[in-house]
Amino acid sequence: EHEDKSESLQNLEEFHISEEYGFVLPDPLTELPDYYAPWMNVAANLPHLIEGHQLRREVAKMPLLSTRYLRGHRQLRLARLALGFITMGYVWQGGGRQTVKILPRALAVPYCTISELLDLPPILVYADCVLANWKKRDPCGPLNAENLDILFSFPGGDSNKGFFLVSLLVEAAAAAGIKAIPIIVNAILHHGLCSLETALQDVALSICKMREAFKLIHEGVNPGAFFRSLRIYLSGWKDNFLMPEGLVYEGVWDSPKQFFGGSAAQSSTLQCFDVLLGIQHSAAQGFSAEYLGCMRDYMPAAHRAFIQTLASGPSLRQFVLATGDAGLHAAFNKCVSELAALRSYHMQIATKYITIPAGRCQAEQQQLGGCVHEGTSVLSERGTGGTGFMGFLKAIRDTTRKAQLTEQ
Ligand code: HEM
Ligand SMILES: N#Cc1ccc(NC(=O)NCc2cnc3scc(C#CC4CC4)n23)cc1
Repeated sequence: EHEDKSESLQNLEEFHISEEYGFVLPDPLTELPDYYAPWMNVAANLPHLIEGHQLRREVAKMPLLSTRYLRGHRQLRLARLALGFITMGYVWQGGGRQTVKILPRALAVPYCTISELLDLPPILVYADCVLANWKKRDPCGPLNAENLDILFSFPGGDSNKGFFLVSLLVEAAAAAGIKAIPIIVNAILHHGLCSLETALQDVALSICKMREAFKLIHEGVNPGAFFRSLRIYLSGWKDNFLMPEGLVYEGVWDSPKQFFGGSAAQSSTLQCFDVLLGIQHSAAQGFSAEYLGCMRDYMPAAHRAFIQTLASGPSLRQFVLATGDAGLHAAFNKCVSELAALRSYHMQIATKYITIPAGRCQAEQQQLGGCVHEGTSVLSERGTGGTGFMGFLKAIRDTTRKAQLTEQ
């Protein structure tokens, strides 16, 4: 059954994966039919409405629109993106102090209808605000920082653009590595050792380029803006003491529902490379292992399917070991070490953008009585089973390192 399963990997298009953009949604729509102007106007104006304490009033005025005039995948993705930003803004506009318990029906009903159609949870996910939240200034221009802009923002100024666009550029750099995966699977099935080694070198190079793109974060994102503002709006309502029951989706379900906050564990790219290289993150490191698994339910269905198909195929790791080929051995280990290096770099970023600002916040708490947003600990605990995000990131990085093939 490996044969037909892995054969099906040959056509990336059917998994909504693009040769050029990888898991990124190519050329997202930026406009919906005028009928949906109430959604688009509020979403486009979110920072201003939140800072002016007008968002709740604006949402209360919103008509309950029908989703029947949405046509095609890209209109559904754009509608979900707009409603997702409004929902997070609506819930967190008080910075977690006065949380709401009810999402009004004018938001909840269409948001849940569209989410059902896209098989995604009714909360903002990575596939919304990173993969579908972008446009080229010059449509014929390159995919680079100068020629890109985001569609929607939270409060936190240009750091929103920096955070979401750098993530997008890292995802785009991964495309060359993702493109090599069907070649790798084919080479294993047909014992093409030469093409396998070349494809593995392409994966290693792609991960190296992801780390290059990552460096743009320093000029694109301000630590204070990220920690005090943007981060709050990505939070969810599952295992969050600020919203112990979760959120009532008015007009959809009569009891409150809980959903995880946005996480990059929802990125298909790194989960894909982990599966390709046989890197399995387990509960052993103290964070909730099922968290990474759960996050697959927060990915587009086609991307989830790709990862599952890859996971059910032949093991690259076992194949390389079985050949005893030194060149393959080295090429495999280069992929692993590049992935570990990316995760180490990422930990440095998390230290600069979370640990350090959080420390300052604690210090302020002593002097000035109260950081801008309470509940930092819960937000930093998100999805990590209590070990905190740094423990989570370190565990993932260490497991990656251990995946090196040891000398025969
Ligand atoms: C200011 C910049 C960043 C900060 C503070 C940051 C912080 C974090 C934190 C706290 C986590 C733990 C899980 C979660 O809460 O989502 C995480 C996970 C993750 N982040 Fe970031 N991150 C940043 C930028 C990026 C960028 C640019 C990428 C590129 C795609 C990225 C990719 C990931 C991935 C893939 C994970 C899942 C864990 C893994 O597979 O290693 N992060 N990040
Ligand atoms: N204190 C604290 C504390 C602060 C932040 C976090 N986590 C966090 O921001 N996760 C998101 C994330 C991590 N890396 C990347 S790249 C692109 C995204 C994104 C996104 C949208 C939400 C889907 N992300 C945890 C704790």
